[in-house]
Amino acid sequence: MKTPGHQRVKTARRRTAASTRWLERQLNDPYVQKAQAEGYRSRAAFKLIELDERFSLLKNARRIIDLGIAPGGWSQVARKKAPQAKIVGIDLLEAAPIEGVTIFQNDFTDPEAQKKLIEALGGAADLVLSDMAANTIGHAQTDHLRTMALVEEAAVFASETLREGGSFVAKVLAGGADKDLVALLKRLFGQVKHAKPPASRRESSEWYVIAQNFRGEAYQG
Ligand SMILES: C[S@@+](CC[C@H](N)C(=O)[O-])C[C@H]1O[C@@H](n2cnc3c(N)ncnc32)[C@H](O)[C@@H]1O
Repeated sequence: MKTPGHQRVKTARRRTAASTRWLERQLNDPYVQKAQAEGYRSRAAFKLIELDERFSLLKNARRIIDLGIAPGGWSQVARKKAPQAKIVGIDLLEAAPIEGVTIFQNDFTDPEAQKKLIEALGGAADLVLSDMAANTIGHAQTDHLRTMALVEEAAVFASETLREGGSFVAKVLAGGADKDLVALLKRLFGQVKHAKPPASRRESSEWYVIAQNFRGEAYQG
């Protein structure tokens, strides 16, 4: 059922049914409207705001890494809530500059790119964020496995980068391999919780893992 004020989008000759549906969803999504009103580049910003309200991630962070930074919503939130922090981010895609944030356009899985992130941060991280998802091909199990491989690499990187007591937050796609990730994180962190922030679309299989109180020992395989 359509709610009052719901905007319909007519199909146009050069638009596919899927892109018409996407446009209609964007136009009627309160988080998209809120992001525009508050100057955030993505509706994803509200996921971090909600996670931060629940898990108090940003307040005392001095060094933050943002994996999958583009278009930049999460780093905008981090700048606002932790103005004192040094923030370094990376994405395959270009992200427009954000004042006070160092941005690399590289593949995170490239070891050279990981070295650049660590050098630019200039010390152990308090918080490693990952909102990365691999490009989807439409086959749910393959998409799940590819994203989970990326998240596992982010978790290992976090264990090499965080200070003892630090935190790691990552987007996860539900499916068999998320159990392995949680088991890995429990070895590395004192607390591992999961959350589906209200801004995360109900129909999406994504959820977020929040690993806190890093034990201080890098993953050894
Ligand atoms: C959902 S978006 C991030 C949105 C962001 N948190 C925000 O608030 O604006 C996920 C990003 O992960 C990036 N990504 C996926 N694989 C990556 C990789 N191997 N290296 C770097 N970035 C990657 C994508 O290019 C995409 O921009």
